[in-house]
Amino acid sequence: MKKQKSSQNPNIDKNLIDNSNKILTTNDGVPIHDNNNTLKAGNRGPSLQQDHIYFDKLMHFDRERIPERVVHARGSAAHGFFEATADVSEYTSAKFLKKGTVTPVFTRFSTVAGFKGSTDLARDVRGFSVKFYTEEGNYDLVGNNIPVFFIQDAMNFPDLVHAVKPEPNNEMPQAASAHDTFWDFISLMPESAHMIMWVMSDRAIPRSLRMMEGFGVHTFKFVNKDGKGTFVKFHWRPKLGTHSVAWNEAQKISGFNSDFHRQDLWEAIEEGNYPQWDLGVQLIPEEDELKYSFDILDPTKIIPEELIPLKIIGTMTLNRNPENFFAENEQSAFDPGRVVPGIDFSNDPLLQGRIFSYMDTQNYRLGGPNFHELPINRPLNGKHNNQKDGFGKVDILKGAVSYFPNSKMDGCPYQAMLRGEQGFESHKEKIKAEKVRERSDSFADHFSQATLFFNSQSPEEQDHIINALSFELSKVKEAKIRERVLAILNQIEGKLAKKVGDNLGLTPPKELDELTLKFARQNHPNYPIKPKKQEVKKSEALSMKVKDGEGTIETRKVAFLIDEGASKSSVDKMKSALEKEGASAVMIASKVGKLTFDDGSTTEIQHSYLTEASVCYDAFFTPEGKHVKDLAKNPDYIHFLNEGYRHCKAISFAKGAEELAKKAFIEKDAAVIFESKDDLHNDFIAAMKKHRLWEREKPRKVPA
Ligand code: HEM
Repeated sequence: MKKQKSSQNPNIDKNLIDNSNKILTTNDGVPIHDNNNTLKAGNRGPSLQQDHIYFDKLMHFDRERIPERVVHARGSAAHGFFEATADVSEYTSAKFLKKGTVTPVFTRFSTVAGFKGSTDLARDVRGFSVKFYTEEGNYDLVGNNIPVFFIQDAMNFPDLVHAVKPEPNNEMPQAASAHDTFWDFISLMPESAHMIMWVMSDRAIPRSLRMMEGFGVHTFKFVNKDGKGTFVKFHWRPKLGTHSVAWNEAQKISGFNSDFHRQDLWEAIEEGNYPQWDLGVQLIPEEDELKYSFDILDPTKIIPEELIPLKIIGTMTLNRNPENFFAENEQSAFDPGRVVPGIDFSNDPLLQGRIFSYMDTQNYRLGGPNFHELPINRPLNGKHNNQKDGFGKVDILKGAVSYFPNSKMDGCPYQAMLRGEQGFESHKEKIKAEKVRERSDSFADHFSQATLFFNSQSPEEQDHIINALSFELSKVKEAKIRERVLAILNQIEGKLAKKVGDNLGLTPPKELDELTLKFARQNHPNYPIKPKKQEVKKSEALSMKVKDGEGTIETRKVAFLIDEGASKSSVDKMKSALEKEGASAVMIASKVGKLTFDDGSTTEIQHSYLTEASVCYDAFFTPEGKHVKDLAKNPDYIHFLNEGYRHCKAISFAKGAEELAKKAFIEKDAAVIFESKDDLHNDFIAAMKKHRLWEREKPRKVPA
């Protein structure tokens, strides 16, 4: 990947402190002579109350933890920039979207349910938050890697989160939805059916944060300079494609390297492999608001791309790791309520609720109302208002005036309209309504798009959904909950419900459970309501299967499985073929330290079969050489390779190494490449481009 020009956030650079070659001081800057001993009455006596230097150190330590985010606690983030590449002035006046404009960004990816120290590979939604430091203030696009959500109204959010988090009596399980309270909630909320299909699909176990899509989820509004509104949905498309791991693999990665995603993002940026995403929009004219079989305000619905195609309007590049995890990642505050001129909210009732929650929680989490002044949150264009006080105030605002209107400071800071300038204006909208606590029946079709998603998956992807549901529901202890979920699955797709039912030893009920209906009827008294005819029955964009002729192996990691006496030229030829395509080779041998090749040259081995696991690699190559006979007797090598085969990865053997395939119970298929039969380098690269040969699971009947 070619290196990009960097556009940094000057607020970060301005606040960097470099301790090298500096004398150690207290927090007041007093130089410290001895940092090892507390002040005592005699060198074996009690410590003294007057030891201000010790108190200064301990008082800070005692207060080093702040509350973790109530959701999305575990996250990884990076700096970068966004470049607008299309003319969208017809739709929005947002200056950062003007073609050619480059805007610094800070992007944070996260899991939702797990605590801050939990595994990266949990089956979960991933957060995808981008803070654009625009010339008109900060704009936060706080999205997920799944385009729909579990619930339709913000009132249900605390309940959803309480249900999925570890159960409150014993705080188990960690970072997992496979437990009773989550599925109990889901079984009573048929509006979650569509989201459940996505969360049980491989989308919930990404291969890398760099290989997942992002979505704004809600419908927002673009507003142009004449005040005309256009509904808009946001999509981030990764340049590396959208890929996942297998569930069995995810569980093992959690054991071998629970920082797998975090490390992958960090290393890619350090190595100059800057991840990139295109920003796409779906634009819906205001007059089409009610045109579709679904309600565009309902966050449990997508707009199929067959109906409204994506228009690519820019590209984001992440090119700089944080300097300090706490100061940047932990203290960052993303908020969907932060919009800039040219962007506004729709009336999506989930979005409307979010507008309150983030600022509220950040006031608590970051210790008061001045968190906007932290370097990571500070707007680049400066902020000017009369808010001079509060915990942790950094800015020193001059003058006696802290009110508006004022005459003493010539009315400053002044309101844009008073000087004929343009500030943020909410989009004008006529509302004629009664004040009610109700839900529109246009939100009542809970299953059509769940069916659309399931039917748009490849057979292997469908199997993965069935296996995931079977896994999760097998962990549910209460039979009644399983049955209620099966009834919901039966409304989505009969085959799906039957297969999951078979795995649980249950026959899916035909109708929704009485309790499920009772709750649904609180929102829709005539539930179930006959859905409108769907415009689209199958959507290619919903499947992650790599299409023929597409795919890349850029930044993929290939394990070269070697030992003493491996052929140097066999290693070098494959390495250079892979590197030409942007992939990298990692040598793995029986032990770390010096290894000698057949030509007498040596290399330093960093990884052994004991310290590494196949699940952390994308593909495998065994070169030719004298090492083959040792590998044939090495159970760690055999296991390594067999596991890679089980996870449907590309595997290649140089001439003379073919016999090792048999030892590892590997049969020839489209992603098992033998130098003696195939075009070793090109066929191996072509197989890797497909990401996985999921079809391999079928004959082996392996639950993935
Ligand atoms: C009513 C519904 C929702 C409520 C009340 C809510 C509330 C919250 C809260 C309180 C946080 C913690 C923020 C912090 O401590 O800084 C959070 C984080 C987050 N939420 Fe939501 N959320 C809702 C729905 C959603 C939806 C639909 C999405 C995706 C479109 C989403 C994406 C995120 C992300 C990505 C974060 C992490 C932000 C970060 O990286 O710091 N949330 N949410």
